[in-house]
Amino acid sequence: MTILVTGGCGYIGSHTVWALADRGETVVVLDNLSTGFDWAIPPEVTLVRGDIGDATLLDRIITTQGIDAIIHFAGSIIVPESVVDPLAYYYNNTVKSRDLMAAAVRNGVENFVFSSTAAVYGNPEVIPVPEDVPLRPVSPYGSSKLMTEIMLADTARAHDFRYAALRYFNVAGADPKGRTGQSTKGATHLIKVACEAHLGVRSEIQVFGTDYDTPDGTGVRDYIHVADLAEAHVLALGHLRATETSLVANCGYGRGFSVLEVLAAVERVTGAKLPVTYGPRRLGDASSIVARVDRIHEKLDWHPQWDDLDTIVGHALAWEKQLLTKNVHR
Ligand SMILES: NC(=O)c1ccc[n+]([C@@H]2O[C@H](COP(=O)([O-])OP(=O)(O)OC[C@H]3O[C@@H](n4cnc5c(N)ncnc54)[C@H](O)[C@@H]3O)[C@@H](O)[C@H]2O)c1
Ligand SMILES: O=c1ccn([C@@H]2O[C@H](COP(=O)(O)OP(=O)(O)O[C@H]3O[C@H](CO)[C@H](O)[C@H](O)[C@H]3O)[C@@H](O)[C@H]2O)c(=O)[nH]1
Repeated sequence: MTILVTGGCGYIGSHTVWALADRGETVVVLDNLSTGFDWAIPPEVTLVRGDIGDATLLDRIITTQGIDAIIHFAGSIIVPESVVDPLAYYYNNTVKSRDLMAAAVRNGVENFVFSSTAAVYGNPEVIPVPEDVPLRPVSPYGSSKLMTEIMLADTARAHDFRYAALRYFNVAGADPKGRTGQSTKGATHLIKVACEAHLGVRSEIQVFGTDYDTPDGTGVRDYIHVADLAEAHVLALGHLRATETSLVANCGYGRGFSVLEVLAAVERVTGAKLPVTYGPRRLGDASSIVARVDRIHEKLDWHPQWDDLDTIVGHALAWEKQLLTKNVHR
């Protein structure tokens, strides 16, 4: 049984590929390296450089490699970019996910794990937000992922096909063993940007909006360590194989931190003041999103190992220092 991991050279994908390899699973990665890195995965894992929209390539990989499951990370991930260029997001995230699902159905691949997002909730009325509230994304990015979830549910009703849609909240940190991390150039994620600002890779970090309806006026998010998230994928795949039932689950810790609390954690971990400026709200940003997490604990028996903001920041910072010496963005 071989697992096809799309987007496996990216941030979350590479952590999951390492987690699968650590358990002796056989993995093939399909990645077009638009934002990923070939060195981010274990050397023994097969990498096919190509696009998830390439039906001929997909048929060839699935039939020649004996694929029984697909974990689908490939996609475009920047919320404000999706506001500016929505059709690019619907193409890469929605249309091409449909192509990948069609290849799965055509070739009898019955297990499909999908990277969904808390962005499907928009500005939820209930916090922590459970999975079964009405979904009202506020960005094309969130809509592109919701549309994929809808396609997955319909496909599972029509075919021998089951899926896990994992709705990630804010993913951060890096492999505790230092084998991979978030390497994207020009990343927009708060903890990575703050670490870059600390190391002088950026001149400053700007707080986007101080007038939100939150305790300190800045956006609140549920930050989850990427290694715990990778483990959730391993468990979700086990769930699909063992129970043959689909699952939609939030992936977070069930508690929120504001932007200012995150910046304070970075200052605590580094022992240095950050160069902080304050600016307007960013396009497409929600005020507050925190996960309700009963379901993932109950269905997957998930036991997070790294639920601590300072640990997340520490691992992110250690990786950022490695990136400086690797000089990957030359
Ligand atoms: N990072 C987060 O906080 C977060 C939160 C929620 C959901 N997600 C979702 O998780 C998934 C992975 O995100 P990430 O942070 O690892 O991003 P990333 O940009 O590091 O990884 C995406 C990977 O997909 C590849 N890719 C993109 N389009 C492709 C295509 N058409 N064909 C083949 N490969 C393609 C890229 O080269 C890259 O390796 C995405 O689907 C994203 O929407 C991420
Ligand atoms: O330089 C920065 C970067 C971020 N922020 C703030 O920090 C919070 C977190 O922002 P991130 O960019 O780190 O993450 P988002 O919450 O915007 O989005 C992330 O989580 C979403 C789900 O909620 C999506 O899945 C998306 O892919 C993923 O990037 C937000 O309040 C944002 O306004 C800043 O103030 N300054």
